[in-house]
Amino acid sequence: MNVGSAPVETNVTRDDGVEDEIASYLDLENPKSFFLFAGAGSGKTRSLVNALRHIATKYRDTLRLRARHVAVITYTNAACDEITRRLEYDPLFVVKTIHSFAWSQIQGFNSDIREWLRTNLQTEIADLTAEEAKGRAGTKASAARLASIESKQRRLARLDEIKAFTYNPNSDNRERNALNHSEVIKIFATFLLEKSLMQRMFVEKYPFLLIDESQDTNKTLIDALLTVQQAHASRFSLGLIGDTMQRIYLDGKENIESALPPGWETPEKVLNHRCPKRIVRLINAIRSGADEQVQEPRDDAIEGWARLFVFPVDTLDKPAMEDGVRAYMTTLTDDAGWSDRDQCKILTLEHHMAAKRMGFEQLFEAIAPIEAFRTAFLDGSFAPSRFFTHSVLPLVTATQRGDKFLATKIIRETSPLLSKDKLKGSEKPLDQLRTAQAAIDSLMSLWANGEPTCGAVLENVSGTNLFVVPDGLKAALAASRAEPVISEDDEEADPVGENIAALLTFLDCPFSMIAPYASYVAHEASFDTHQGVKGLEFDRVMVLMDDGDARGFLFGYDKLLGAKAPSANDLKNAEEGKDSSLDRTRRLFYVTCSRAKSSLALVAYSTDPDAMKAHVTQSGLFNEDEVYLGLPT
Ligand SMILES: Nc1ncnc2c1ncn2[C@@H]1O[C@H](COP(=O)(O)OP(=O)(O)OP(=O)(O)O)[C@@H](O)[C@H]1O
Repeated sequence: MNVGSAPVETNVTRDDGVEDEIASYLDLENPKSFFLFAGAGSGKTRSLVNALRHIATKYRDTLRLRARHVAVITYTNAACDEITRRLEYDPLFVVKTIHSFAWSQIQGFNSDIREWLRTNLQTEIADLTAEEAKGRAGTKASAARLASIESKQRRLARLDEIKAFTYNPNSDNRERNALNHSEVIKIFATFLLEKSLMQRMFVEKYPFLLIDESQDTNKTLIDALLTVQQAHASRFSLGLIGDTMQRIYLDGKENIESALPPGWETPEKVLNHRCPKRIVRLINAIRSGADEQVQEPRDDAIEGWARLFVFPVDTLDKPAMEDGVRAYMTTLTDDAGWSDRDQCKILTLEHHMAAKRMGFEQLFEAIAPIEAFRTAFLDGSFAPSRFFTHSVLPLVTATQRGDKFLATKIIRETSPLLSKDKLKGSEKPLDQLRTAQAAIDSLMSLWANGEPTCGAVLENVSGTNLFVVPDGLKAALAASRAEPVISEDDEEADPVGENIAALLTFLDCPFSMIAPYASYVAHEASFDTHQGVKGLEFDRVMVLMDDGDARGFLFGYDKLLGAKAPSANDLKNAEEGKDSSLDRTRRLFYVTCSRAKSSLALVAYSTDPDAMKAHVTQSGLFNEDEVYLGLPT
């Protein structure tokens, strides 16, 4: 028995005080804004929910009396649902994703939105007109510009007819009066910055605003909110919850922690409640390349496993190697879950490998390198690819399967040929149905000669008006149609911009690449990336890293894990404090490794396995006996 001996010390309650600290900032009389420093698995969601419960307990009546609310911005609909559920659907809280929150704030300000759009469209048209004047007539670039100018002018000309603007955060917003996703954020940020009345109304309505995953929240909006906070510091508390090491989207604010205005509080959580001790040591070592934050595992955590398997980059049957790794992990950890692929979470650090293995590499290579397109393309919201994944593909799949009922439903819901206005205005609705059927038949006839390209599909759909073609694709279509009547010199002197060039390459891809791309971005594939597993946790995690597949684009495991020396450019970026491919890879590596609750197997295909092993052991990421060159027998 233990009678008389000192109580066993444990660290598991070590961060409990942080919740009290946060509660003390959420004071209506003397509000403070804060940035919570907390790494992976530190229980940020729990802290957020506890903070909100504190507000409800202390201020519910006071807030309700003046119809005030507490706002929470989360990253995904799933996170919204989870937080709302944990708060028992309490109407005091307005929990929304960033787009739906922004829209809820600007909805109804129709004349202000109209003027914003007018100015914006006029500026865009003026810029394109100036480019056209400098460029050469008759080129593909010129055709794309003229098509863009035309669609923007059409939108501008119709602005005054629009009585009420609409927006749906979960759809494609193809109606004439609809705003698109990025407009909603920009308009909200501009209104917050330029309309002092809106600022005052905002802080009156929401004295507390907490943002989850703040590291990935659109930087224009974060900057606008920081300005609002500074202007109303005595009446408004802004709480940023997130982890800078887990910033994975390029439109998140870089170094948010060093841009905090004066007077901000910076509470800190140290414990990792999710990962075993071995994995906490590994993610601390990974993180040490970026900042000073160090986590502690829970005293009662298991030791767990982290192993690195390195294969040559030109290994022929990579999936077979990975099966071998799982078999080895089954024995090592005595955990049969490893032998069932579906019970392991297999993650790639980047998308290129998944694109290659799933068969949409050409599509990926066309669009993903373009910074302006990348984020939306990878989360599936990019209008040109969504046109194919959400309009054309479901119809083609249903028709190929012979599912007439579904095909008709899709057309009724989405085709302009059967829109309510069209049907109302038609004397013979049956004719409209025939026209729609003829358009479907025409589209499906493309498959008579083998798999069509995306461009052929687009050309067909645009000709029959079966679906509304997004503006970006209209410009690319115009460029692809431009006859080569003018000289090569002109094309060289006035080449298409990188955006149109990328879309033209996209249109050259076979349409068969759309289905695997669609399933990848919907996270239905067995592969997933850091983006799909944000905030989640799994018992067994396998991370695949292959620079041969990544083509060095944006990534560099070989550099991160030491098989290759950093380039002169990397060193220059580091010196200037700029975000480099090394920094990005490190963050993705951190996010993926920190998902593991029990064991972690890293699989790297390297140009120099020996150098990689030497580096990871010398740098303290792994012990000698945790790294295997080839499959251990
Ligand atoms: N105080 C706590 N005591 C015990 N378990 C906790 C505590 N806080 C969080 N957890 C558990 O730890 C795990 C990680 O929590 P959570 O997912 O909220 O972390 P997080 O900070 O959002 O992580 P990440 O940023 O890595 O997604 C969850 O399983 C959660 O239930």
